[in-house]
Amino acid sequence: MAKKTIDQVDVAGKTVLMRVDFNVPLDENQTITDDRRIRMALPSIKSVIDRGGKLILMSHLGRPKGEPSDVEKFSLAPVAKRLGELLGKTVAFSSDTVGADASAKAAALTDGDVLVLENLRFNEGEKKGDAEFAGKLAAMADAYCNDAFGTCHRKDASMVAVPEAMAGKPRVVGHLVAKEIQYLSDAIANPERPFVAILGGAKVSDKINVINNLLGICDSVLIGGAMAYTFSLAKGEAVGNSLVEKDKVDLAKELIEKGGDKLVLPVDTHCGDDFGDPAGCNKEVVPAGAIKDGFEGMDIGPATSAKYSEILASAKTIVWNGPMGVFEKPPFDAGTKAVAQAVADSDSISIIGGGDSAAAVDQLGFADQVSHVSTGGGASLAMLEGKAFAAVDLLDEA
Ligand SMILES: Nc1ncnc2c1ncn2[C@@H]1O[C@H](COP(=O)(O)OP(=O)(O)OP(=O)(O)O)[C@@H](O)[C@H]1O
Ligand SMILES: O=C(O)[C@H](O)COP(=O)(O)O
Ligand SMILES: [Mg+2]
Repeated sequence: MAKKTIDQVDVAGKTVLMRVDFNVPLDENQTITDDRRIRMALPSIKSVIDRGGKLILMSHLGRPKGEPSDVEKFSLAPVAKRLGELLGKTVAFSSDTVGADASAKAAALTDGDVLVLENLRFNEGEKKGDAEFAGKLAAMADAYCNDAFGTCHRKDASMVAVPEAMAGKPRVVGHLVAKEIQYLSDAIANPERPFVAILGGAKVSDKINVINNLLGICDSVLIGGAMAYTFSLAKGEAVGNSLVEKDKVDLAKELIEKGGDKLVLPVDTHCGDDFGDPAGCNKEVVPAGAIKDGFEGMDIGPATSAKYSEILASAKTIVWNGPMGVFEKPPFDAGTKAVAQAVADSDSISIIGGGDSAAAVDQLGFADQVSHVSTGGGASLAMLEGKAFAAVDLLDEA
């Protein structure tokens, strides 16, 4: 990739519209539990403001459903506040994205100022890639920068339609996008083998589709997190109240058949009977596929941790996306911790990607013991599959 970067744009006195991925993990009180995605965008942000540019930042956060409680749950206001603390300066925040507040605050920017727009996904046009919505964003600035590596596999309006609408103006990548693409493409171009992928987390319907390609690329694909229960269901086993994607059961059956020994599923499950009270609820470890009614799977069990650790001990390349369990709620962090330990102990190139996965390795203290912590989960998987990023391809060449 030889894309033009933000450092190559003359930004003094100009307004730059920068797409970042500030989709950070939040707890129940909307407190940011891991600010890595904000910190990793700082080099591009500073590149603009230190050279006298006016900066408008836009991002999504979570997956709002168009409900009245969205603003409470998915506002970017806490992120703008955190960014201000990291930069040591006032960061303006607009309560809308393309409305009156955004226009007024954008017009008030002076050289070196920063404005964060409210969550892009509060507008239906964002996920739809709507041209009218994109046109309003595009009209706010003189240049466009994509530094949202974690979102590069999406074709949302801010990723594709906005830079399309800004044809003729500078449209460039930021430091994080350039760095992540470079690192990941080098690491996975000729991976040393055995090459093991670990897939967990909660975005089952998104990521189960990736497994088919991973089976063609990797030597083993280890499954954890909520992903495991759709496979149990495909085998006709008991999953209790666990998170499952019923419309992916046929695909799971095909993957089990195609994967053979390469597709490695949990052998036991740590479950609980109250997701809302993990510490106080009844808990038990059962063989995989024997989850009782009233219980739900919240982590891989100890036998699975031991099995996965053994496979990882001889791996030479590891790509991991998605925690093995609900790591935010001890004791259901045990599986993620055991797998993180095995990754750290292995003599391999290890890449851990994803908003929550990065938070997990940070919180569990393993971030320094892996080769690369990527800000992208779905995005790093898409790179591993060899998928092109439309959101990057259309940007200016260097
Ligand atoms: N068994 C389970 N049941 C329900 N949720 C689970 C289970 N195991 C893991 N999770 C949840 O999965 C979430 C993380 O999944 P996710 O797919 O978003 O990973 P990620 O690393 O953030 O990747 P991305 O960047 O693509 O979002 C965590 O919040 C965790 O609690
Ligand atoms: O966390 C991520 O993987 C990115 O921010 C993209 O979010 P999405 O999966 O909701 O599009
Ligand atoms: Mg996530």
